[in-house]
Amino acid sequence: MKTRLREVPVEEAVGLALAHDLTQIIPGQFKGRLFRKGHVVTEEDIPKLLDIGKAHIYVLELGEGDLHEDDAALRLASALAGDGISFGEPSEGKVTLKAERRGLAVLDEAFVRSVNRIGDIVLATVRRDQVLQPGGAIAAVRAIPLIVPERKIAEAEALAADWRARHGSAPLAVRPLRSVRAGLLVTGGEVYSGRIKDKFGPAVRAKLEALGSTVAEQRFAPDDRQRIVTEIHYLLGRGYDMILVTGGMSVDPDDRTPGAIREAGADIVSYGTPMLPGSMLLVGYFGNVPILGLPGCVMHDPYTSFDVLLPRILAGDRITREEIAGMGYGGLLHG
Ligand SMILES: Nc1nc2c(c(=O)[nH]1)N[C@H]1C(S)=C(S)[C@@H](COP(=O)(O)OP(=O)(O)OC[C@H]3O[C@@H](n4cnc5c(N)ncnc54)[C@H](O)[C@@H]3O)O[C@H]1N2
Ligand code: MOO
Repeated sequence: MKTRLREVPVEEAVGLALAHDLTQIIPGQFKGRLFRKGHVVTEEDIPKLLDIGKAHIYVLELGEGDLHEDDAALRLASALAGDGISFGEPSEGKVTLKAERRGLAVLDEAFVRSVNRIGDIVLATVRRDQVLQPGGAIAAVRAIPLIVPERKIAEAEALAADWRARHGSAPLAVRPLRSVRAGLLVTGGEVYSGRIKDKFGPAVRAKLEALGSTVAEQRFAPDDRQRIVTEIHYLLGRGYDMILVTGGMSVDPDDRTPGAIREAGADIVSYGTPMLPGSMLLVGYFGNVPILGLPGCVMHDPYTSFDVLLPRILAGDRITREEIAGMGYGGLLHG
């Protein structure tokens, strides 16, 4: 049987089932489903349908080889979703894939492009390595026409199966974040002496806690290289998973932090990150323990190079020089 789609004037539609969800949009107030697919039209529905601009409805008999938009979207979602992702019912032809846990978005730009080349179906995603909170959307899939040739979904499923065969995992997933205990060293004579109140400590603490980690201990040092080195060694000795040193990261004579981190014996991956704010950030390692030098902007700006790199470290990635070099493209968050 071939698919049959019949247009019926709404005045004659009482008793017929809607072939798809119907959307209402009232700017500033509402956007969503007014009628659900399968809803049987009643006399009272007629003015509501006319209000949203529907003078006709479709009556659909689906033929072989064709899929309804909702089923197409559901099949696509199942083909794509991997670890840490769940999805619910389709709504208005769309299925949203959501993170089940806090983590990083795993996806590949070329793969997303290949799915979107097929046509009639769309896959929109967040960017790779974006932080997702539980329930946050990683992707949405939608059929564009009401009726989608099944072969298009089969093509997308084949791409997903090929991806799984080559990578051993689904094309979309959420990587969990480790919960680390960080040692924090706040530098700056003006803070150490009590001239001004420490604002860096609370800011860094809040950023870690938002990702499920903690500042286990906070220390203070004046702008003295040797004192900073001593405090870094103290925090290393305490066995923390990560060392964070704040302030003194730029070019003034009192900016001792980069030199102290080097002198403490860290392998410096890079000092200088091609991202603004956060260009004066330093990344290094003591063995497997990352050490980051955090410039002043991390304290007052909610999104800096630190906020890009921290989740990567928590996901277990080792940051390389090459990766830092890659941050410049799109890295001008604000000048
Ligand atoms: N001539 C240049 N000027 C600046 C450069 C540069 O390359 N050349 N870099 C700029 C960038 S980018 C940043 S970011 C800032 C800050 O860098 P620092 O990490 O050296 O920050 P500080 O000088 O230590 O402090 C700046 C500012 O913030 C206050 N502060 C620092 N720590 C705390 C704290 N724990 N609690 C409260 N307030 C704190 C400090 O008193 C200063 O007012 O440099 C740009 N300039
Ligand atoms: O380390 Mo600074 O912005 O680049 O604000």
